[in-house]
Amino acid sequence: MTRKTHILAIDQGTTSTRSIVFDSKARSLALSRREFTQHYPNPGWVEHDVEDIWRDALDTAREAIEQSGGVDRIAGLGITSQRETVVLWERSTGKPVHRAIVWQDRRTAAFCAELKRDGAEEMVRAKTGLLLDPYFSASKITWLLDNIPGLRARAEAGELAMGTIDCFLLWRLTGGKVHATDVTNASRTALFNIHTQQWDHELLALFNVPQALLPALCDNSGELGMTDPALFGQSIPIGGMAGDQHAALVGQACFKPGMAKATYGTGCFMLLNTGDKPVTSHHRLLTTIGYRIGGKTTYALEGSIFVAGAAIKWLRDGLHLITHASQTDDMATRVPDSHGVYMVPGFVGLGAPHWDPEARGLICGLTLGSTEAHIARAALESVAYQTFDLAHAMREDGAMQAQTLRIDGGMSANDWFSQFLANILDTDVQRPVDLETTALGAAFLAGLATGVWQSLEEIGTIWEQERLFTPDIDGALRLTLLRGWEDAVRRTLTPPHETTSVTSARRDQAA
Ligand SMILES: Nc1ncnc2c1ncn2[C@@H]1O[C@H](COP(=O)(O)OP(=O)(O)O)[C@@H](O)[C@H]1O
Ligand SMILES: O=P(O)(O)OC[C@H](O)CO
Repeated sequence: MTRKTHILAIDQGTTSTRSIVFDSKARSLALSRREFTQHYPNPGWVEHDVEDIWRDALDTAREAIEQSGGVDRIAGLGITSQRETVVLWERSTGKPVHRAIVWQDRRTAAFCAELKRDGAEEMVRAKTGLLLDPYFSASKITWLLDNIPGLRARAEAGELAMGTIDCFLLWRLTGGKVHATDVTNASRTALFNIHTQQWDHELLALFNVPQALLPALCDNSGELGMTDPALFGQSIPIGGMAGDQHAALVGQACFKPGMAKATYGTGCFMLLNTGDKPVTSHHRLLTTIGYRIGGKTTYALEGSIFVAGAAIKWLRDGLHLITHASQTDDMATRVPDSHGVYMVPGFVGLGAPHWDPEARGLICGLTLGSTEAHIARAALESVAYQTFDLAHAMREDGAMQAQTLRIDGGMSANDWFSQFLANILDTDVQRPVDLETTALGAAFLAGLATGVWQSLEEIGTIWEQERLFTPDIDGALRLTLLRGWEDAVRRTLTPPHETTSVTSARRDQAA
């Protein structure tokens, strides 16, 4: 009999779906990837057709299995996905009742503001570690139940199931047998209490979400279900599941308190391992579950930036300045600086640390000397500046002592960006050999459950650095650049907001 030592990971991201097969040395044997259509039915709205997502998940998984030597070698499957995005489907048919409302969607901004005015934010923050913002799943579920005729009654009658993308994929992969989500994805819904690790009745009442909709809760690694044998020719044990950013924390082997990673995909999400205690931020960062294995929880502090690679995608698809994202590397190198141009990519509002859902993007400092290279460079720089604001907030919270940051995701392939990031953070930036860290993390979780790897310690020894970027910038220039960024952010925020990055004086002191 063929020894089963390969692990399949399905990584369902905001703009693309990938399936990768890894061997027991965590080497990628086969990768299949598809970009899918984004739907923008109204300004600030973002939707996904979940049948597109299911088709791509299945097709890419089948291709990767085929290219890696067949299903006989596959020991287990790990699922990871974009978080917060909400799907409602019929339990009897498995059919979605609406397109998924995506994490970037701002349609519930007014509802969240109303809840905030009613004084609900403190309770939400204390129980969930999150804020009252349209980013999280709960208000999106409320919107669907209140705006699509008949849905609330059907939900209350137990006819419908709710899930984030991980949960929907698990349901479909098991042929409708398992309705469950893992605790990391649950921790992003604003309905899950991160302290009791259960769905919370007070939160369900606040958002008016019927309990009958909710999935069961599970660890990130374990016996989560078996795939329907009709899908891949034989059943595969599903051994791992996690939100993509949490999977990346595992894929980057950030297993010790103080270790941090930032994943640069559509958005950028920086997670810092805080160990077995949840840390409450005083700078509007999120407290979240890092991972839970064998019932033991590791917490993380998270800074969420809504637009990172999406700004580069906009240069390509919106402005037609480039035809491929990687061109920005050369363009940024071509000019000595951004010529005073700043971009604040608030296309879908601003996330941490500002949390301003009504803010919109801005390019400032334009002169007749500004060129497309300056704009491309400003777009890359904006992602580094936003990361600085997160790292700074983590330091102010006393949580980040580490002098290195591990990076991954599509945008981290950009050498110029990675060096500028190290310069602006004044921190060493480590890039691993495999930038598909999210999928690797899901594979690690599945491999732990199926005996391919024995422990997190063993996984830690597999992580391998490809390149180290060390800071190489004049200190005074760095501070001037940061002041320019702070000024640009101030212009972007909607009135009564103030920049929540500390004042220049305090930051100069800290920097
Ligand atoms: N070389 C590059 N330089 C800058 N941005 C890049 C580069 N390659 C990819 N990107 C950006 O990274 C994003 C894709 O990363 P990926 O990790 O696949 O995202 P997601 O998981 O959110 O779909 C796109 O938004 C793209 O614009
Ligand atoms: O698709 P990504 O990689 O940008 O990640 C999306 C996040 O999970 C949203 O919270």
